[in-house]
Amino acid sequence: MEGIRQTALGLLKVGVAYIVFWMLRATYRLFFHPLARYPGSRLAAVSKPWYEWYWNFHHNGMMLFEIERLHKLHGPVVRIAPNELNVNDPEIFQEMTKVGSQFIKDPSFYHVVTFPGTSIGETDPSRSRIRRQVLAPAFSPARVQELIPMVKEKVDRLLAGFLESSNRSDPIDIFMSMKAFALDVISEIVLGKEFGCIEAPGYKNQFVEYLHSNFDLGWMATAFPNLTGFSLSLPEWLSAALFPIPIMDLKKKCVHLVDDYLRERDAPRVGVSDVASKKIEFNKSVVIDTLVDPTSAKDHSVLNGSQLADEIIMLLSAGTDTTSDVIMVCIYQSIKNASVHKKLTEELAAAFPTHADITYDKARKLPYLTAVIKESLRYSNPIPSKAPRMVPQEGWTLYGHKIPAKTVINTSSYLLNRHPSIWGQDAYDFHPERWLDSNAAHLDKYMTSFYRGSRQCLGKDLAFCEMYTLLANLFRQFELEMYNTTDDDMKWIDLLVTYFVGSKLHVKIKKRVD
Ligand code: HEM
Repeated sequence: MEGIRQTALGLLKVGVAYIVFWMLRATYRLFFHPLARYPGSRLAAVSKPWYEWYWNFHHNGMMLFEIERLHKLHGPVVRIAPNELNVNDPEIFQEMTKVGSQFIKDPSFYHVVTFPGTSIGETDPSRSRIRRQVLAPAFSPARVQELIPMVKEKVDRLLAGFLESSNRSDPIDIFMSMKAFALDVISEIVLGKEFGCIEAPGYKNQFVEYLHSNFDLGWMATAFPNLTGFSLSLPEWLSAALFPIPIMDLKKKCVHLVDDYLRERDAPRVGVSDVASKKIEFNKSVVIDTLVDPTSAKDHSVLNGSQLADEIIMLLSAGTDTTSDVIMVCIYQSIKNASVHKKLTEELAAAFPTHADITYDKARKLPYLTAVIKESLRYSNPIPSKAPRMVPQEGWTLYGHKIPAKTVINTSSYLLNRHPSIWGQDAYDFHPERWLDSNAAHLDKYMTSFYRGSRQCLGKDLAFCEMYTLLANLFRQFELEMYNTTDDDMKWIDLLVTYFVGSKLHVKIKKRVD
């Protein structure tokens, strides 16, 4: 009995000590912290987990819109966590991403929402430089030129499937079909083998499910980083047993696929007849080839199976929903706006007298299609809310005030892509013509959808190749009509990526006569 009493008393003391500590820390953060001068919610100033929990769990992905409201109220700087500011100023964004900028990715964010050490997750600038150098040959403009036939072949198969649906008078699920297209492209590039989503029933297979299931966990990871840190610190088998999240199954599959790829690549080929009889399972993967080549960059060390799988999952994630969601928003907005639809189809018909004439290289030179694609990127910004960077060691000055080293500065591509100083009063409208204005040359510099600087998107050229090839062929070959889709069906919330919560876009199509 005495033992129980002592234990209860001990626990009580710990509880009281924790409450006192919490209150003292809250007082410091509210009144004495170097960021205490900045406006924002008091909850944000006191506790990052509970502020994020409140807006992203309780209010389901709404923190970005709350921050938008706070910026309207308070101006370009808002405190969104004890040690984090959100800055909404296009010129400050230029400063943070200019050549030689010493801002680095915030490890407390990237180490919990990505696999650390990968192209996206690496926060150390010199290690990131090496990884980008290793991967550059897989995503360079020259490599994308070589990938054009592969992308076109997948577009042709996707559109052949559309035609079959149209012959049956079935509507087409653009959301799922574009995901299938983007995932088949990126899986072929990174693994040398496509996942076969384009021909899967309803464009759904296990791989699409794996990637999608990951989104729901994004905010949990950032709001409660200790839990994520704990799971990552465990041996992989224990972590998988305690936290059975689907991404771990995808990781196992990727480890096997990489092994199979390397075995097939390195298998001795003795004679011509052997080569002929051997079934080739994999195409070339420049990604794996360079990652396992110790000479692919100075100071690059070859990855083990688990690290390779981590990198592959990051590339699959980075290259799927981003591209597919921009394409979906582009199709929706282009059909919804009759004059955009008309100009686009007229330009394509004039440029490509028959659909056999359509090529990526010709399509990317079309001014109106280019304006529509850029506007879709601006308007949809698939990674809308978070790109947190840390103030360098020597500190930083923001509007004349000193900001200490290691303060986190976040910028939101959704907000910057709508900033009135750059995009004007119609920033919230879909208006491709803005890219054709005589004074539009500076706009590219301010578009933040791919981020900027040394950590800008590595897959930008590939994404453009996919978008131009798909959209030019779709709008040139088919008449498109919205099917039971309104703005409500296209609503999204912010789960670190734009997460569409409605029924999404469905269309009916009819083949055009050449
Ligand atoms: C329209 C499509 C795409 C958009 C809008 C987009 C957007 C972005 C953004 C905003 C970032 C910076 C993220 C951050 O700093 O937190 C990023 C990074 C990255 N993206 Fe993309 N992306 C797209 C397509 C792709 C594709 C197709 C790939 C191919 C694998 C890809 C690979 C990457 C990689 C590897 C990074 C990390 C670069 C680094 O941190 O150094 N992305 N992307």
